[in-house]
Amino acid sequence: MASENVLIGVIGGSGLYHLDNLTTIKTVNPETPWGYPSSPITICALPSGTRVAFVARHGKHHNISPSAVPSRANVAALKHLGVRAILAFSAVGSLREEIVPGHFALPTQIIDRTKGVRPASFFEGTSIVAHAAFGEPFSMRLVRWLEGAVARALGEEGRGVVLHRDKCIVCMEGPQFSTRAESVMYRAWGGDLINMSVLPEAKLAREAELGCVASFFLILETKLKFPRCDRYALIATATDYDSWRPHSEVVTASQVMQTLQANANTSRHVAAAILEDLHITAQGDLLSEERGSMAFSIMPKSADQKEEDIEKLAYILPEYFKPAN
Ligand SMILES: CSC[C@H]1O[C@H](OP(=O)(O)O)[C@H](O)[C@@H]1O
Ligand SMILES: Nc1ncnc2[nH]cnc12
Repeated sequence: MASENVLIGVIGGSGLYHLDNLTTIKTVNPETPWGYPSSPITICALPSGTRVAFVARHGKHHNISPSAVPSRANVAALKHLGVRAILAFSAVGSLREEIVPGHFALPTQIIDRTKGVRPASFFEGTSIVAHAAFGEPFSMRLVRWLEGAVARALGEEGRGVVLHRDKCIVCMEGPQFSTRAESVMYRAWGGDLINMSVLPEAKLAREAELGCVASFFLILETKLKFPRCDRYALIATATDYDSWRPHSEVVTASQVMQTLQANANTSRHVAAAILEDLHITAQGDLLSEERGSMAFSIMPKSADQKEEDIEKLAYILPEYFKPAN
């Protein structure tokens, strides 16, 4: 019998508001210490019975703009459900000729162009300070695993969708698109893709450290072997060429919409094709060896840390925060 544990969370972006190619088991809408998620979370079953959790980043009817997405609630709710890895989908602009709208990409780096208006840490506003490592913003072991799995799924689909690797994504504030000058500048900076969503989602996934700590020795050993410790990866689905091409029109929402539906269908196919293996992988080595990333990121316990903050953080990090009662 398939396990009822939900180990993988999927965040759907623009165009990907449901995984209706899977069987819906139930919907939950947990209130977290950071409020409610963007949409009720759908628990879906794969043909084997394996369960995954799905949340629509902008709401089921796309009512939440990128700056207002409750990313802390989304990540916290998934973590609290027992999720160990988050697979996020995003519609992105392409800053490179060879990344043609309709292509998919797995970014490995991020340039932050958000404007500080989004709550970007679970520790914000609390009496507890933590500095998570973010030099490698995605889980590299998960990304490397996905490179094979997603390429196979795209090949099986047979639409000829190309997968690009090792790309750098710029995350801008929005909701308006970039100017031509900004788009050209991002290319000069080394940006390959652009969206409005990967931050703070990736930072929060890192802070939520989807795993538990068995012993100090294990943490130490794990840190030495695998300094990159979250389990979050983004499948970027290109919809447009942004605004850098001198002789082309600038990007508009209607241009994005033209590619969105086909990309969403392919995303659903990819999800259905890889989630079973990802679930199995989440039970084993690939993800469990990355435990403990926040162990040395949180400043030592002190009398100045408020009980209410400890209680709040225990929702996502029960390994480190134990309320007094
Ligand atoms: C609809 S165009 C801009 C919008 O699309 C992307 O959303 P998501 O990342 O959730 O797929 C982009 O980040 C913007 O929010
Ligand atoms: N050109 C673009 N800029 C920012 N976010 C996007 N999402 C899709 N296309 C985009």
